[in-house]
This record gives sequence, structure tokens and C-alpha cells, in this order.
Amino acid sequence: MPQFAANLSMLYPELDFLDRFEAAAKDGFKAVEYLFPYAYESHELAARLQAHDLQQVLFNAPPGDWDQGERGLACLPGREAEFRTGIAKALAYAAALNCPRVHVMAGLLPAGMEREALRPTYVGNLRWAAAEAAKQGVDVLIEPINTRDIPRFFLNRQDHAHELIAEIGAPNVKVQFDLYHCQIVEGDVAMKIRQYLPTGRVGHFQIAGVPERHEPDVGEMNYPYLFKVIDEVAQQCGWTGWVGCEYRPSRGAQPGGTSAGLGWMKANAKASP
Ligand SMILES: O=C(O)C(=O)[C@@H](O)CO
Ligand SMILES: [Mg+2]
Repeated sequence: MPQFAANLSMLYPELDFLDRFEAAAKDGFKAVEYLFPYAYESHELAARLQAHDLQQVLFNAPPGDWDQGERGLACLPGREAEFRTGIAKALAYAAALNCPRVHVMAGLLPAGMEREALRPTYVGNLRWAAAEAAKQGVDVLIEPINTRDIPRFFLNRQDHAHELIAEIGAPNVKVQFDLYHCQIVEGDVAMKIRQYLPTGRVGHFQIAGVPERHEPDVGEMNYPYLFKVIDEVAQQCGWTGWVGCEYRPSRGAQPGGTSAGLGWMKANAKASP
């Protein structure tokens, strides 16, 4: 069975954010990820990780003005200075949290602009971020996201992400392969795991049921099968990364709802050799 990380932005919604670390550890998670650490001092977060014997495996760089609908700055001409300031801040947190990867969200297509016109800005920004991250051994992740959840998001498809990575040309830029988004945008998920995991360009997986983004055992995807595919290919190519549980518990913020919904994880652990 793959190793699962709890996404603390989505799991345990009934708890204060800092209390979600303990809840995840009690449920057997050894690692966590979340969207943004910036509302907290890095030492506070590091203390929670240490107290509960958890690894921080992923978080996002600052996305611009999230409350105003921004979803990353990487593709936006004219925002390069802000992009660089955000990357520097993310890398400072990555050092303090001993986190080996940072997700850099691409951003939304500005009104009237075509995707191709933004490519030079995106590639230039990612090259700069990759060079900075490489100085401290951090990987920069890029994630294709479906346009039902984020309309006009710049990056939607696995093939586009891998094409951009080839153009960026930095060994520490990798794909955050979210199977939920992949199923919605393009499907054929198992074959895409088989195609892309051996390239060494997949840095992290994320999972959720489709279409409601609930537990992996709710909805149209056959996750027990996909976990076996990940295990098989990972073993063949020596991949040792994490699978982030980035879903909204179907029991909502009901106390204990996240833990009660983890039957899928226990079932897959039992099924593994
Ligand atoms: O939405 C997702 O999927 C993510 O992984 C986030 O980091 C970006 O919104
Ligand atoms: Mg994701």
C-alpha cells in the first residue's frame, strides 16, 4: 500500500487547524500536507510536527490574493516580483519545517489572454523558483487542476505539465499528480500512472473520490486498483513518495467524521501483502 499523508486543510474540519496534527497522528498518519502555513509562525508548526512524530511532506507557495480569487502567480505577466517574494517566503518555511517539496500554483488565465501567450512568463518564473529551491534541496511541484473546481486555471492536463517541465529543464521540477483532477479532466488514470511515474517527474500524488471530492471509496473511481498500480510501478522504478489524502470528509464537520471515514485506508492496509 502507498504511504498516505493527511491533508490538514481538508481533513478534520471540526478541529482548529493546529489540533489537526494530533488527530492525524492518532489515526495512524506519519505525514501531513496542507495548503498554506503562513498564518502561523514556522516554529509553532514545527513543534506540532515534532510533538506528534509527523513529517511535513508538502505545502503551497503563496498564491497571490486567495480571498480575491487568485490561485497562483506563476503564469501572470507583471507579477514576477511578487512571485519571487512568495517563493523566498515558502522556502524559508520549507527549511524550518524540513519539507522537501513546495507546490507552486500556476494561476488563472487573465481575461482575453490565451494560454500560449503566458507560457514564457510561466517557464521563466518556474526556472527561477527551481534554481532557488535547488539551493536547499527542495523540489518544486506543479499541479494540473480541473476547470470545474478552478475555472480558467492555466494548467489542467498531465501532458501539458510534463511538456512544460521539459521546457523548464530543471531536475527538481516535478508534477503533483492529483488523481481526482486527472479523472475529471482526462480519465485513463491507471495508464497515466504507468506512463508518467517511471519518468522520475512525479513528485507527489493526491487522491479523492470523484465527483464529490469525498473519501476515495465514495464515487466512481476504483482506488484499491489504482493503489496496486502505484505500488507496482513504484517498486519497478524505485519511487518512494507520498500520496496526499486531499478530500472533504463525507460526514462534513461532524466530530470524529474524518476518522470514521478512514475505513478505506484500513481496508487497503489489510489487502496489502
Ligand atoms: O486543489 C488541489 O488539488 C490542490 O492540491 C491545492 O494545492 C491547490 O488548490
Ligand atoms: Mg491537489
